[in-house]
Amino acid sequence: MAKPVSIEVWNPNGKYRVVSTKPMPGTRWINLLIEQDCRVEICTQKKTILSVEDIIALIGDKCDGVIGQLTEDWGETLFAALSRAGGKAFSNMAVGYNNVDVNAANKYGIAVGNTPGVLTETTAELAASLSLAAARRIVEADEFMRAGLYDGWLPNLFVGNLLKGQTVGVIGAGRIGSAYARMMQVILLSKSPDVVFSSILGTYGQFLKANGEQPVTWKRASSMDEVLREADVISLHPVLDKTTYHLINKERLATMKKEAILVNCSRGPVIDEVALVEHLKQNPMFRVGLDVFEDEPYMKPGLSEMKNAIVVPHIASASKWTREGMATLAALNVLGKIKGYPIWGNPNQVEPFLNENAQPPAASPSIVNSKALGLPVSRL
Ligand SMILES: NC(=O)c1ccc[n+]([C@@H]2O[C@H](COP(=O)([O-])OP(=O)(O)OC[C@H]3O[C@@H](n4cnc5c(N)ncnc54)[C@H](O)[C@@H]3O)[C@@H](O)[C@H]2O)c1
Ligand SMILES: O=C(O)[C@H](O)CO
Repeated sequence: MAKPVSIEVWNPNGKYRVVSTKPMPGTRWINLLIEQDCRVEICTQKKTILSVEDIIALIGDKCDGVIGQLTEDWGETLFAALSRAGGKAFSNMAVGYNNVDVNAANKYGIAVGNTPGVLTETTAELAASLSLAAARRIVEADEFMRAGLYDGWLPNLFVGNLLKGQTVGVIGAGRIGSAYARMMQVILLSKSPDVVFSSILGTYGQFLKANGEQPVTWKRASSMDEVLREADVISLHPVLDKTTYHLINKERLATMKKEAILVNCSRGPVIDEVALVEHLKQNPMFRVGLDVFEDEPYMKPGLSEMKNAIVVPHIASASKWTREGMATLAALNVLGKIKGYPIWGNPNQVEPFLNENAQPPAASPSIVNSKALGLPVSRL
């Protein structure tokens, strides 16, 4: 069995043993655990993705809770090991929990936490950045400059797409998808700071109309194909499950406009990446911005050579405030279950847990299997 070699221990005499499979940003999450009598052990092994065996060794004989990462395979084997060690709680440091077999956790009565809300805007901002960078070919142009190839302005140099007036399609209009859509409006509205935000689109539409411009409109599509056919920019934000695996496949790519921009900040397998590479080859004006990959951390053959693809290493939630907040939420999920606290009533409103100048509420911010486990809900 591969034993993790390097562990950092905080508050060695703490009553409850909480393990984090990775160092996480900030120290607030550690302090909050220590204040509540936890011994915190952080695996500092220099290995990006820990195996199931590594994590079993980390759990050991006594472990009250684990904070883990989306790269880990939390299934029957790990929940059985955590249960044997007396564990009551696991939290992903992520909103997505497709790496977790919640039924297996239910079987052992282990609460499963995630970190919604705190990363909504940060992730939406990366989706917007990728949309704009793809439209205006920013990465290609940057490489061109650095290679010393720029020898003067040319009418045809890095001509991209104008986004004004184009249609943005959002597939998976949950927290992040909606924030992405709102942001597009906010970018436009920032030019008119006097516009009241009571009904963003309505008010802005009236403003545009009054100025003789085409009003911004929105509509709910009746099918995904309608979105794919009509949108100029499509941003993917669904959960990954059986219904969204290869949601974007060869046929659907063919439905999209030849010069469309496709952005994926959800999970890699939502796109059939082999089909995507072929589509990028056949349609040089079709562009993608990808934060996630089907076989992450690897890219399917050919993708890295495609000039019409922008690829970044799963950094959509990577702002300091967000990553520290995710660590705090994950730690408080585990702590809350250990201490027998109720579940926070609204996992979309997690601000009270993130205020560094106040004690967080005595609750678990977000436990995805709270109903299945019959856990009480906070009245705070
Ligand atoms: N790249 C990153 O770093 C990053 C960061 C945060 C979240 N994510 C991913 O984004 C996902 C969404 O996060 P969220 O907080 O917005 O979650 P959410 O639950 O608020 O939204 C998910 C949306 O997907 C929709 N959906 C589910 N199945 C669908 C289908 N078959 N077709 C279309 N839509 C479908 C749901 O109705 C819901 O509106 C997470 O599950 C995670 O995998 C990635
Ligand atoms: O699901 C998540 O939270 C992300 O992928 C990590 O930011």
